[in-house]
Amino acid sequence: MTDIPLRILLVEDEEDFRDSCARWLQRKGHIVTALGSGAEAITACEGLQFDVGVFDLNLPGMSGLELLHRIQKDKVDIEVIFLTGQGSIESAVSAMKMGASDYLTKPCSLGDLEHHCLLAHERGKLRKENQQLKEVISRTQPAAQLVGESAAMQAVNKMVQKVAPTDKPVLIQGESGTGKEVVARAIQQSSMLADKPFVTINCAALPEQLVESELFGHLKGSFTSASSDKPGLFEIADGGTLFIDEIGELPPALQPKLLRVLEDGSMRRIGCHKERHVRVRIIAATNRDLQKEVREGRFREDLYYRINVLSLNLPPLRERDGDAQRLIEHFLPSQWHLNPAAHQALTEYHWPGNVRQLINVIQRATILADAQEIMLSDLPTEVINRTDGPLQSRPPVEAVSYPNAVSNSGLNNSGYRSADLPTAKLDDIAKAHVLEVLALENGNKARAARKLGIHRRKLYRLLERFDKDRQSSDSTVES
Ligand SMILES: Nc1ncnc2c1ncn2[C@@H]1O[C@H](COP(=O)(O)OP(=O)(O)OP(=O)(O)O)[C@@H](O)[C@H]1O
Repeated sequence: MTDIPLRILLVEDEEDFRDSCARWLQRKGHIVTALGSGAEAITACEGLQFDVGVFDLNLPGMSGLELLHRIQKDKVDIEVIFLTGQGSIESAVSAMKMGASDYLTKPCSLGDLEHHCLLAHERGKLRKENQQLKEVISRTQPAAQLVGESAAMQAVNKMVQKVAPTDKPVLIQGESGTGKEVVARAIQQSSMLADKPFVTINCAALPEQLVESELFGHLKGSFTSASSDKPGLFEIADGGTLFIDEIGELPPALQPKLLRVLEDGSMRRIGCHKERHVRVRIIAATNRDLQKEVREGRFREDLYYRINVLSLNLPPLRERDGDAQRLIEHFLPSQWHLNPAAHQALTEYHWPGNVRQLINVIQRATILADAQEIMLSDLPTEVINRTDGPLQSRPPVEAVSYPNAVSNSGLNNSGYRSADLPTAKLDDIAKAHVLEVLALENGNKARAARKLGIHRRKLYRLLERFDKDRQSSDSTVES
C-alpha cells in the first residue's frame, strides 16, 4: 500500500487492460476513476479533482492528444502520462512537447505504471513549488517604477527600452542615489529575461574577501569559514540577470575572473577545479568615473570595454526639470500636506544625494511633523538653508550633536525639535544624521564615511538598510 494515495483518472478504451490497471492501482491504495473515452474524462474533470491522468494515446473519437489539449484549455490542474503502442513513439514525444509529464509503452508492467504515476505526481509538486517561489520572488521584488517625466528621464526611459531586448552587458553610470538599481530592474523587467532570476550584488558593501565567494561560490573547506558547499551568485542567476552594483569597487584580483565569465561564461567555485558554464546577462553600475579608474590603473581596460557595450548615464536629480516635484508627490504619503515654505524649499533644493536623499528627507519630515502637515522646520538644515542663502553657509557637520543642542528656532543642530526627541526613534535620528552628512558631502560616500568615523563599507550597508526599510514600510502600507 502506498503512503500517498493519488487521485488517478484512467482513460483507456481497452476494457480488460483498463480494469486490470484500475484494480491494481486501487489495491495499491489509490483512488481511481476509470473511463473509456475523452468526452467522459472531460465531464469527470468538471466535477472532480485528480492528481494524475493516465490517457491512452489512441482513444476512439477524441484522441489522447485532443483530450490533453482540452484539459489544458480548461486549465485543469493534472499531471498527464500517456500510454502508447510500440509504433506511436513520435506522437508520445509530441505529447511531451505539449506538456505531458511522461509516457509508457504498452504492454507495460502494472508496477511500472504505479511508479510512473508517483513520479509524475512528484514532478507536478515540484513544478507547483517552483511557480509559487517565482510568484513570491516577483512579489518581493518591487516593480521598477521610474518616477519622472523630465526630458532627461524620457531619454533614460527610451534608452531602457532600447537596451532591454538584447542580451548584451549594460553599464549604468550616475551619482549615488540617482536610481541606478531601479533602472537596472526596469531593463530586466522589459527584457526577455523578465521572468528569470534578477540577482544583485553590491561590491562595495561586502568585505573584499567575501565578494569572490559571493560571486563565484566555494567548496566546503576551501577557506576557514567555508563550512559547506555554496553556489555563487553567477550560478544562482544562471539564465537570468546579475546586477553588479559599484563595479568600480571590484577588487583587482577578481577583475580577470569576471572578464572570463563575460567572455565565455566559464567560472570556477573557490577551491574547485571543475569549470562551470553559466549564461548570465550582466548589468553593472558605478558612481565612479570608470574611464579615470582605467587610466589610473585601478580597473582593467579590457573589462571596461566588455561591460561598457551599452551604457546609460543617469542624470543627477538637479538636472531633471520638474522631477523633484513629481517625486515629492509620489513619496509624500496620501493625506499629508506640505506647507508653502516647505514646498518651496524642497523644490528649490539641489539634492546632492539625489532621489535617495529626497525620499529620506520626506520620511524624516513625516516622523517629525505634527498633524500630517510638513513645515519648513521639519526639514533638515541644508534644505532650509538652500532657500535662505548660499550652501556654504550650512553649519559644519562636526557641529551636529545629539540630543539637546537647541537653537533659537527651537531646533537642535540636526533639525529635530527638542520636544520631538523622545518620540523620534534612535534609529531615525542616526539615519537622519548619516543622510545629512552624505548630503553635505554632495553624495561622496568616501568623504561622508570619513566624517562619520565609519568604514566606507559600513556606510554602504547602512544606506542599503535604509532603502530596504523604506521598501518594506512602503509594501506594508500598500498591503
Ligand atoms: N526615478 C525614480 N523613481 C522612484 N524611485 C526612485 C527613482 N530613482 C531612485 N529611486 C529610489 O531611490 C532610492 C535610491 O535608488 P537606487 O538605489 O536605485 O540608487 P543608486 O543610484 O543605485 O544608488 P547607489 O549608487 O548609492 O547604489 C531607492 O529607494 C529607489 O527606489
